[in-house]
Amino acid sequence: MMIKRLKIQNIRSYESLDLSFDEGVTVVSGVNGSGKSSLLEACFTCLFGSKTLDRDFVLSDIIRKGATRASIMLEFEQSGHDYSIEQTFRNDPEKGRASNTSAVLKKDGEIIFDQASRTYEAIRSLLNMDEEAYRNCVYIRQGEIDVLINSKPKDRQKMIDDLLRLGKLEDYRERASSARIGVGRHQRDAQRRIKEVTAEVEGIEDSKPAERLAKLRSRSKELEDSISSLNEKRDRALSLKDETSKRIAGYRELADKRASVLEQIKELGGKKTKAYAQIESLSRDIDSRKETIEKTEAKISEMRSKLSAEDADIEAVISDIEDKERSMRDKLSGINRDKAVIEKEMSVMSSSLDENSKQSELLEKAGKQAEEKMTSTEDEIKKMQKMISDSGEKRSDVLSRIESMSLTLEKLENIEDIFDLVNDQLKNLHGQEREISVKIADLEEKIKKSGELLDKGKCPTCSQDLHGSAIEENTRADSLKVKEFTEKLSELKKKQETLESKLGRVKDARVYRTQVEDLDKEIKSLNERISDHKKLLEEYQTGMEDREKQKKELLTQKSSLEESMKELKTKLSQMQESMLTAQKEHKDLLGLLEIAKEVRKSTLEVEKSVSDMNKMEERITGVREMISLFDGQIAEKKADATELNKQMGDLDIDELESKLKNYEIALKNITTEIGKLTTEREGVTKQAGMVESELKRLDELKKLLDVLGNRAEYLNAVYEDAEGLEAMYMRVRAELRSNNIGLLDSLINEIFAFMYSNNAYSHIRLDHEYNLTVFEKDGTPLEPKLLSGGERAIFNLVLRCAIYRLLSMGMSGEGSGLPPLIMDEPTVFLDRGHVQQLIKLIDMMRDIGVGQILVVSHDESLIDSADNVFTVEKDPISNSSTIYAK
Ligand SMILES: Nc1ncnc2c1ncn2[C@@H]1O[C@H](COP(=O)(O)OP(=O)(O)OP(=O)(O)O)[C@@H](O)[C@H]1O
Ligand SMILES: [Zn+2]
Repeated sequence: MMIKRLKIQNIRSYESLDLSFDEGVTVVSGVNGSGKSSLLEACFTCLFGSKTLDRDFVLSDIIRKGATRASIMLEFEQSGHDYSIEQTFRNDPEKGRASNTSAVLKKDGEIIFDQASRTYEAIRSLLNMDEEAYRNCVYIRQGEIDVLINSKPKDRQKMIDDLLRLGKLEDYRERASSARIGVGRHQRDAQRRIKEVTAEVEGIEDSKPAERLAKLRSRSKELEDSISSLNEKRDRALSLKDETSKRIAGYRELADKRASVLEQIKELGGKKTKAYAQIESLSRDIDSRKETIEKTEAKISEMRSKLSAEDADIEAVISDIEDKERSMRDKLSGINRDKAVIEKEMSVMSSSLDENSKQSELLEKAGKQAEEKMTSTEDEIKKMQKMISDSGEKRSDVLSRIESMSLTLEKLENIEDIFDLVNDQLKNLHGQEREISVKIADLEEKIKKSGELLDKGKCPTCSQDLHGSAIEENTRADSLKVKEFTEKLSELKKKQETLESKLGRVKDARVYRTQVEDLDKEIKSLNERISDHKKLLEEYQTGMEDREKQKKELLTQKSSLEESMKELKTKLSQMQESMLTAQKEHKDLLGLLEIAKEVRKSTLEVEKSVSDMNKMEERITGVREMISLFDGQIAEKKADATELNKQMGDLDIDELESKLKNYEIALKNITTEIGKLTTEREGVTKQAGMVESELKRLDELKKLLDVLGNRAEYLNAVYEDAEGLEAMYMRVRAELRSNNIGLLDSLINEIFAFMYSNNAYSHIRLDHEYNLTVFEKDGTPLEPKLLSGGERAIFNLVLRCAIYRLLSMGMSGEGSGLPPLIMDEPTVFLDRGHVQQLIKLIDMMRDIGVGQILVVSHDESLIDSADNVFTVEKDPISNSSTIYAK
């Protein structure tokens, strides 16, 4: 197999990629996380679909984050054909749920499978391996470098067996074994059946079925004969019985007929009697009717005389009265209408009258009220006039007082100014008085002190003699001043008194003036009020006059209303009279109409009775005719009865009936006998049937025994074959396994010798139980798990390459059918020297014909020796990987 092209869309770190591959060694390099391993994983997933997912992974993990759709397409060549697989996926990034929407496999451009599990199966058989084998043999995944070494021998055996298709042989062997076991079961079944059938055959033969059958058959024949002779007897008895029955029936028929004829005669007699009774009742009816008619006719003529229409046509009379009645009714309703109009008018008038008297009353009341008001107003005017004259007197009093003060009202005009002036002068005098009093007090104090000093005669501090000094002089001057001031003071007091009495008068005058003014104001306001009241009085007066006028008008209206009312009353009573007359006339007319209608009704009744009577007479004639008909019929029936009597005369019915009874008893006995015999015969036939089926069964069982014998023989042969086959598969597998293990062991050692460059170990052994053992130089065996990390890596690479080679040897054309050898970071644990050895190993693999080797590695030396190099980069901004070819 050779990979030619990989195209991916939205897988892991790739948004889109289209990469072509060549043969030889291809190295993919790039920094951590750039997307190298993703490339190998994409190839893997494309080949095996979702089967490649590990426990911890789900489908949506391999789809680029956020993408809703993804696809991988891988083109490869296999055994001269071009193949392509395309896997497409749908993804729900929010729910993290993805699904494989299609898996299409094409061969040479034509779709051969388009359904996931079919495509998977096709790839598995095309590559001769499933995803497990792919991983164990061709695809050395990153971090899985020592899986093979660490696994248990049992698992290793299974894996290698599977790779070499030895597992199939084991399947076949198991199938052969279970076939053998199954056949064994059938063998035992067959033997058991043979034993059972043989026992049953013997049982049947012991009971001698053929003899039993012959006996039953002869008994059946005997019974047959007896039954047929009895049947003959029975037929004879039956025909006798039938004949007698017929004769009895004939007799009975005649007797019935005769009875019915007699009955009919009786019936006809009855009918005749009824007819006579009918005639009688009809005649009675006619008589009573005649009587009624006479009575009614008398009544009619009496009524007609009342109507004074003895011979006139009653319909004309009725319509004449009806006309009169109708016109009378019209007249009455006319009167009624007029009456209602007048009554209406009267009621309107009486309410007008009421209204009129109500208004008069109102006017009267208003008049009285106005009069009262007028009197009270006049009283008030008088009161106020009195008050005015009182105030006038008071005023002249005050005026005379003012005059006594020799003042006039005009002079009093500026009394306020005078008052202010006098007041100011008084205040001024007070001020001077206080000033002089203080001065006097000061001088008296000084005089007192100087007096005291002069009494002692000398100065208390310097003891100088004071007599004749300035002090004596000053004291004298001061005493003079005191005297002067005292005089001035008494003068001031006098002036003050005069001013004070003047001020008293001014105050009085001021009071008077105010009094006069107040009185003037009062008089003026009283006068105004009097004139207002007078105006009011005038108004009341005009009101009075208006009302008088209105009263007069109301009176005129009242008398005219009363006049009209009287007239209407007279009219109304006239109308009432004419109405009474009309009503009486109308009632008379109604009475006449009733009589006329009664005449009409009675006349009609008489007519009807007459026609009824005629009909009854007709019926009587009819009934008479019927009676004569009945008589004829009765005569006929009597003749029939005589004839029937004659026919019945010569038959003895008692004898016939006793014969019939005898026949019936005989018949019953014969039938019972036949029944018994028939039952016995049926029993015999049944037994014979049973014996026959026993015989048949015997026959079948014998045939079955033959068949079972053959089957047992055949099963024995098959059992032996299966045993042989099982042993053969076992042998072949053991041989193949030991051959392969031998070959694998030598391949491992060959590659190990090539790859391993240190000196510690001599060789490796893979034994028949698939145990791997490493031997040290001195022959000490070691389990692989004891080796160092790097040694384990080397060891694993050796093992893988050996397996790959072993497989490729099994394929024609040296490995062309195998997928490329794929390694993801194989140098991780290797030292420099072994990296070089790895390069050599890869070269060797290429040289021995491995067409394509894919290696992911960042190791420069590996890159150097590659045929093709790809560099992977991931753009940190878009987070998508790109690949460049070098
Ligand atoms: N489903 C996904 N969607 C988007 N990016 C993903 C998804 N799965 C993995 N990646 C990213 O893909 C990148 C490449 O991973 P990959 O394993 O291919 O790296 P690598 O080149 O093999 O690195 P190393 O040298 O470390 O093995 C990782 O950095 C990871 O973040
Ligand atoms: Zn002194």
